[in-house]
Amino acid sequence: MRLLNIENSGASDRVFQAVSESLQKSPFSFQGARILSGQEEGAFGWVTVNYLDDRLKQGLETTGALDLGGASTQISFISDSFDGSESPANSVAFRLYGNDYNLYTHSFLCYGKDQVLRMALAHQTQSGPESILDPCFHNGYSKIKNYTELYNSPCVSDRKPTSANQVFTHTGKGNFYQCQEVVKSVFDVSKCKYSQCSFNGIFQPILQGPFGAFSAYYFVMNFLNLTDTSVPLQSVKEALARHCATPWDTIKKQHPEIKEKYLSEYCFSGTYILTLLTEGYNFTAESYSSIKFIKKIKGSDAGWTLGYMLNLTNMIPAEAPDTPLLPHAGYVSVVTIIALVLFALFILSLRPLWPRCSQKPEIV
Ligand SMILES: O=P(O)(O)OP(=O)(O)OP(=O)(O)OC[C@H]1O[C@@H](n2cnc3c(O)ncnc32)[C@H](O)[C@@H]1O
Repeated sequence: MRLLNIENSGASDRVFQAVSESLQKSPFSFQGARILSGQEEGAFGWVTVNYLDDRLKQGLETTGALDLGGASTQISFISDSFDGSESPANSVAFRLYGNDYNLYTHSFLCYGKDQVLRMALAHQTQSGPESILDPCFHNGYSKIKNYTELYNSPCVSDRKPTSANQVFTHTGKGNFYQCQEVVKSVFDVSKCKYSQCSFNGIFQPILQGPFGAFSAYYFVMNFLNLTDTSVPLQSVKEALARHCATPWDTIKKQHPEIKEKYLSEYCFSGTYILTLLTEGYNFTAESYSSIKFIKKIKGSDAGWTLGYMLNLTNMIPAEAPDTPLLPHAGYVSVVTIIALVLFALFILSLRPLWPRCSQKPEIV
């Protein structure tokens, strides 16, 4: 919706009109609809992950959130080296259960996996060729693609070759290492006006803590059987290289149940994920193992939606609920002792009424 709003705000307004009309007729208490900002998408994904993991209530070390969509991608985490001052636009302050958090978050519009695929194809079709041999697609893959459709997105529209035909033949050659080079071209790491950056001149503090990677991170790595991050990064790359080198016919025969579009793109998407994590966000062979590819936490989907709802309904209090001074057993003991003392005092107060024992003189 953020992209559509840039590209065609009239179309985006019409989507909201239709959504609103439909939800007003539903039994839900519809309060309105709006486009979520990238910063909100990142921050609410972080709230979801940490709420479901029970880390907020207990004030434990938090988990960073990595979200990969079709159009954008978000990174959000707490870093001791970040107080928000170096790049206020990347800072979101929360007070949850009595703890203050200064969250670093950034949303990269156009860096979801579908838009990055467009950028990678744009990189390979700059001169408007009739065909390209793409290392990110399997050997034997061949499809006629339309230039107008490919460049019909604000992420690439300014790069449309002027002298192109209507269509080009997109063929694959299945080479992970060459694909990595193509994918690297979408990251600009040449400029940074801050102490440190991820890419495209965007500030990023030192990575810290465990990370949960969800949405398309999970869909892709799960298909590739690469969700185990205790496997060394080098072995992960080798496994992906074997997948990319597998001929398209073999891949289709091995996975007849999977949508062809998804199936054809796993080599590209896997390469993008590894390149984004290492070249983009600066994860190393060591810190790669701090990432967990997740779909659900305790039965709930990881994503921004739950965090948004928790915030909207004030379900996460800013202050910790009052904690009793004593545990339950302590209260029972104190009340019992007080009751016994009161009882003893009562008995003593009746002393004047106690019968006097008359002492008879002893007769010798
Ligand atoms: O925030 P934006 O970027 O708009 O993201 P989205 O709403 O499109 O993001 P989703 O989490 O719904 O999906 C992320 C991407 O994963 C794709 N996807 C969904 N299921 C998949 C699967 O089983 N295998 C591969 N890709 C899948 C889907 O088409 C999107 O491109």
